[in-house]
Formats: sequence, structure tokens, C-alpha cells
Amino acid sequence: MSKLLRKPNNQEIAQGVTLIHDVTSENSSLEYVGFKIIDLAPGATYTEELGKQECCIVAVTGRVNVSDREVTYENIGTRETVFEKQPTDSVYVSNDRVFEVEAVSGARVALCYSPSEKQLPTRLISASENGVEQRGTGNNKRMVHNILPDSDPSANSLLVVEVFTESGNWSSYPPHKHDQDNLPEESFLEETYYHEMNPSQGFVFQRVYTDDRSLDETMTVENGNVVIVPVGYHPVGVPEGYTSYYLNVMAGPKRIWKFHNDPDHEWILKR
Ligand SMILES: O=C[C@H](O)[C@@H](O)[C@H](O)CC(=O)O
Repeated sequence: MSKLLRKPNNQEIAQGVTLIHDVTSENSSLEYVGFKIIDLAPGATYTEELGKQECCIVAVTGRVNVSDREVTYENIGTRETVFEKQPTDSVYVSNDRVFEVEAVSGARVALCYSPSEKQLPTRLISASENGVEQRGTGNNKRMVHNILPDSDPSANSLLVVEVFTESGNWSSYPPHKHDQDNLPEESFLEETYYHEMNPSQGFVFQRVYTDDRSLDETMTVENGNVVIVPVGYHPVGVPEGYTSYYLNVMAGPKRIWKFHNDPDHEWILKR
């Protein structure tokens, strides 16, 4: 199995708290992005103390209360399944803070991390603030919810977005990359993909590859899998009959999303 593909790992870490994914710089080649998925039973609480990291807490499904022990955001979250396709609520918590997530209902929560030195205010990013984009044409259409885009100054290095791709369509396509710290041409952002499919037995194909093909992995990605994108192009293809969801976390030396399309396939955009 590719080292870029992570399957769900249901590890109960506290009463009613199950760790599904935990991508760190210790167990991956990533230096900027960290990512967790936790499932919380009703009434269960997850607490974490942040060092020099910031965290975007995304209520993927279900409802939670989020506190940094100074302010509490109650009953956040908007959906029982991501395939309701409506934006959800998130909370940004900066470095050197503690946060607590308490489940109001059964909940799945994404914890999206990146480096942070300058403590910024804790902030609710309400569903209504998500910028919704219909991106692409033909069989390249997808819907994007911008949760924490580079246009939002709330964070120091973190970018968070979720993407819905319908049956028979492609996303992150034409293939693009952002693995060079070479602005204004391109920024360097590591990335993680947390994938879900509807119906849940579905799969998508995701390729992660570099111009010189020193990295070239094509993965069958199933519901609940994570794909790690340290470098390279990273297109996703969705088979007929299924809807794809993924949550992206990006971070790098500069908080700018400036990607470079694969020149072999950029003609797609010029039809
Ligand atoms: O670089 C960003 C990620 O690859 C996705 O969020 C991608 O941009 C989604 C898309 O445009 O299809």
C-alpha cells in the first residue's frame, strides 16, 4: 500500500473518543501540515493543549461545543452527513492555547494543524462565512467550500477547504501542484486529503506525481481514507454513480495558494 495512503484506525483514546486518523511530522514526511479525525460519542470531550501550532476545528458531522477556556462556541455544526452538501461551522484556535471539544450529538471532528508563532484570536468560522464556489466545466465540475482560504487573515499558516465532486467528474484537475517556494509563480504548500464517498462503498482514484516521475503513485481511495500530498500533482477521478467529498488541509512557508498546472494537461482549460 502506498505510504501516501492512510486507512482509518479506530483507536479509543478516552471514553467516547475514538482517534480515526492522526497525521503528524513524526509519522509522515510532512513538516507543516498535521491532521486528525476524531469521533465523539454524545457527551464525550476531547481536550488538547497546542504548542507552536494553530488548529482549525471542523465540525465534519454532528454538533459540538468548542471552548478555548475563555470563550465557548455552543452547538456548532450543521449536518449529519457531509453529503447534505451544506457548509459547516469551524473554530480557529491559535498557538499556545488549550481547546476542548464536547459532543452535543455523536460527531466527527477534523483537527487541522499548522505551525504558528504569533497568537491570533480564537474565532468561530460560521458555515455562512464559507465562500461557496462552483468550479470547472464539462466533466471537471466540483463545488468548493472555502473554510479558511488565504484571503481570510484569521490564521498564520493554515488553509482549509472542502470539495464535492459528482459522479463521473474530476477535481484537482487539470492536475496542479504547489510544491515550490517560488512566488509569484508558485507557492509551497503541503496538503492532506480526507476522503468520503457516497454511497460509502465507493472509491475514487487519486494520482500523486511529480514532473520527473520520481514520485508517481496512483491510489484507490475508499471512504474515510486520507491521502498525504507532500509534493506533486494530485488529481482525483470519481467513478460513475458516486459522489466524492474531501477535506483539504494545506500549509507551507507562506500562506498563499498559488498553484502550477501540469503543462501537459493545461490545454483542458483552453477549450
Ligand atoms: O490545492 C488544492 C486542492 O488540491 C483542492 O482543494 C483543489 O483545488 C480542488 C479543486 O480545485 O478541484
